[in-house]
Amino acid sequence: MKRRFYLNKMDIEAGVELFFSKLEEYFRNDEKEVIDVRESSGRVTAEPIFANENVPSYNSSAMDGVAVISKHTYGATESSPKILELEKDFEYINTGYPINKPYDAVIMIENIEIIDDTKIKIRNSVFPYKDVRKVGEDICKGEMLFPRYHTLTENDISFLLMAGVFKIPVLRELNVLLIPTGNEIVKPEEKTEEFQIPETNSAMIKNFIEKYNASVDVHSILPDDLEVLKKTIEENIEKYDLILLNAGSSAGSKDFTFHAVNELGKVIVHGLNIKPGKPAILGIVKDKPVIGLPGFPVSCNIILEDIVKPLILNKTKEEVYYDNEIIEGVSGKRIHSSITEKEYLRVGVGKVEDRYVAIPLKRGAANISAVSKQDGVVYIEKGIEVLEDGEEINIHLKRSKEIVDNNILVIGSHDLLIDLLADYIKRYDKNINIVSANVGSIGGIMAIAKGYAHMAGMHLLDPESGEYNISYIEEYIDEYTLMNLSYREQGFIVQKGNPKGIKTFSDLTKDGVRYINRQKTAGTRILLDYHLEKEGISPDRIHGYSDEEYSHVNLALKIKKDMADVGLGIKAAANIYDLDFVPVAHERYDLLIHPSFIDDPRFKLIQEIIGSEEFKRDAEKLGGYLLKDTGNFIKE
Ligand SMILES: Nc1nc2c(c(=O)[nH]1)N[C@H]1C(S)=C(S)[C@@H](COP(=O)(O)OP(=O)(O)OC[C@H]3O[C@@H](n4cnc5c(N)ncnc54)[C@H](O)[C@@H]3O)O[C@H]1N2
Ligand code: MOO
Repeated sequence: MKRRFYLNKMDIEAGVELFFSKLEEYFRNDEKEVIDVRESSGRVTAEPIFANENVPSYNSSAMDGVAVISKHTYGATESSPKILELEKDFEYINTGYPINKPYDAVIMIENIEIIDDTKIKIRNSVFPYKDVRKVGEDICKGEMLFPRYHTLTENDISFLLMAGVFKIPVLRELNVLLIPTGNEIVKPEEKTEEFQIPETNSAMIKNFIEKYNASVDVHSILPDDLEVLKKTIEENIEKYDLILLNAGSSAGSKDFTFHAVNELGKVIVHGLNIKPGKPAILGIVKDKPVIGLPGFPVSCNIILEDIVKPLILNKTKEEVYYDNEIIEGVSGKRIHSSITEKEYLRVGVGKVEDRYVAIPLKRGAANISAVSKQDGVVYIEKGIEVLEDGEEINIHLKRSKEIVDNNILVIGSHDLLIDLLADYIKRYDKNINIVSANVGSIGGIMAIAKGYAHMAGMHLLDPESGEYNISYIEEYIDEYTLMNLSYREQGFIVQKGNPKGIKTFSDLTKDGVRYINRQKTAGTRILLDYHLEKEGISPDRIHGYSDEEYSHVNLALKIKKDMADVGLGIKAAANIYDLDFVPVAHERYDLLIHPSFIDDPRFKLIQEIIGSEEFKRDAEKLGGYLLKDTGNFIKE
């Protein structure tokens, strides 16, 4: 068994610098190919390109009118016009016609008076080349059109064709070989067993890389076998410019990437002080880069963005026009980070009252959903232990600012109707996205109080009054607007057929019943605690009381997977996993609206949508929703 731990872990900037310094010769070596100019959009010139033609290639009229000899017009004024004679002083021409000697200027048709078939009157003189596009005005034959390493655009193509350039030397596209490895990895369509991992990274990697001047061949999946891995690299290293291995980059007993690269060539960097992405391997075999990408998709994505992309661009010299903007904002949440690693935190972003707020998405290296949902990335530098909520940060946008400006932040207790609303909104205005985060009902109140959200969903029962939400909100906010979204049926989500026979709260204490709870700030948790107290049931008697999930859907999934027997949640979540449901109560679920959002046209749109019969019909289909007050204000 070959195990190996990381070489000295390095900061990513230092690691890239060291690796690239060993690849100087590789970067310098250009290979060219000659292609048709019409096919050259996005490609990079390999040499300076010179014009073969003058543009325009002759003196041409820029206007419809008459060609004149400028000298013959001198002296013409408003009070003493001049008469010009056809073929002696002028000729009729149109835009684009050649202007040949003795003619040297143009007068627009609007500025002449026709006297008869052969004579015109003018009241202004013109200087030489007035309204004439002179030969070579745009470009002269022999002039340099582009230097080397210019990335060509569609406009460049028409320019080149006009200048008589039809074939063009460009840098050859990079050939990349991607080798997926792992005994447990199978093609996504061929997954039959739960423990098998669908090979999804290569499709992501290929599509990522092929945005640049590179094409990717994906090798068949290799087993965890050092000799097979080495043989495959050896056979292909001459044919390709870059080999990527995925995964086997960390310290497991079957992680062979390090050994394969180091035995065939040399590993320059293994291990980076970043999170995710730590186990990346940067090596060189036969003067070509060979990179070991970490297996988890988020880690893999970071190494692609921050190492593979710059490597490709260094090699292909491509300029990337769309660079991501960096904006200033605040963190909408307190985050603990690592002091030894730079963390790449994916965030959703919205603008609340002229201030950008970044809401952290899921943080694990395997949570690809965060990459799909991200509006931007916040780098928490090494050495920073805590990012406070409200702290000023730079947000590196991954979507355009226009899109982010339109985002609606809905933070608090999540509900499936928020997802339904998100879909409805897109039908009315494709540029509006709902960015939602589940921080529980109390978290939602705090988010509105601090200006971190446009709306917050909540369902907080006040055990004393039996009322919902208001007493909690008034602890933090004096003036507020609260609108009802629905009444939801809360109950026990249980396995199909309710094998443990759960009907009441006291049933939760029965032997062999495993409960799954919600987090402390969740309204459902408060509902549970309310009933336990009312019935005099001590939480210690419930097995699993301290196991928490962060959403109704995750809670239902735990029950589906037989990791628990029962949890309190909404009927719609039980329906998703075809579980049984024992109703307990109807609870009121309201939306608290940030004051700056009330007059926003996007809020008007939301009111219109949730008030519509169509929306209510679709909501009812989810199950367990009462919509009698939907859209009504509880407090304005
Ligand atoms: N003892 C230690 N264990 C681990 C460490 C460590 O420092 N010490 N680092 C962890 C970190 S951080 C990461 S990231 C992972 C990376 O591991 P590998 O690059 O060796 O990847 P594998 O173990 O082969 O696979 C892990 C995981 O990645 C997914 N995967 C892999 N290939 C694909 C693919 N082609 N398509 C989709 N997904 C793929 C899959 O979920 C694998 O289970 O190591 C930690 N361990
Ligand atoms: O570096 Mo790993 O990519 O954090 O999970």
